[in-house]
Amino acid sequence: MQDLKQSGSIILPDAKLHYNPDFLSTREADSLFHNLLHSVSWKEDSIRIFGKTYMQPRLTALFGEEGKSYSYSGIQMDPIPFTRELADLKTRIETSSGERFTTCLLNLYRDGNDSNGWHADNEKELGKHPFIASVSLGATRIFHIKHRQDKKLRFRMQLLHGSLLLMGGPMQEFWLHQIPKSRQPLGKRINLTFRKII
Ligand SMILES: O=C(O)CCC(=O)C(=O)O
Ligand SMILES: [Fe+2]
Repeated sequence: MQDLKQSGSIILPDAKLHYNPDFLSTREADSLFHNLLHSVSWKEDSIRIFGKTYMQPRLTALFGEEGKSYSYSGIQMDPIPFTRELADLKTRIETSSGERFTTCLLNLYRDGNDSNGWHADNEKELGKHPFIASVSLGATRIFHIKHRQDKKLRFRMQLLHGSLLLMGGPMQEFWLHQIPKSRQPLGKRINLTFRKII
C-alpha cells in the first residue's frame, strides 16, 4: 500500500481529494475535541448487513437540519440540531470549500480496537456524487482507500488532529475507504463528516 501526499490536492483517477493538515489550530482542535467528547450523547448503534445485526465498533451521533433523517447500513438516524460550535465549523468549511452541507455524522473511536470497515458514503439521499468534508480530532488514525475495480490502486494516509480531508468527484462510486483497527495503544479520536442530504 502506497502513502498519499499529506498536504494539498491529491491526484487520483475517479476521485477528487484534498487534504489540509492544519485546517484548525491546535488550540481550536483541542477545545473542539474536548467539548464534543464531553457534551455529545454518544450512541452505540447496531447495523444490519445482509439481514444480520452487529454492534458498530465505535460510537456515533448525528447532527443536522430538522427533518433530514439519514439511513445507512440499515439504521435510520434522526439528527439533533447543530450546536453553535458545529454550525460555526460547518460555515467555515462551506466558505473554504464552496460546498453546502445539511448534516454532520460524528464518530468516536474509543481506542485502536474501534474502526470503520470498508465502505463508500454512497447512500442515495446524498445524490450521485456526494461531496464529503471530514474533520479529524484527537489520536492520529490511518485512513485507507482502495479502488473498486483497479486492485493496484490502494493507498494510505494519516489523519491528524485538526485536519480537514475533502472527498469529491465520483470518489464514492469508484473507491472504498476505511479506518482499520490498530494494535498500537491509541487514544480517543473524533471524526466529523459533513454531508449534504438532498
Ligand atoms: O473516521 C473517519 O475518518 C472516516 C469516517 C467515515 O468514513 C464515515 O463516517 O463514513
Ligand atoms: Fe465514510
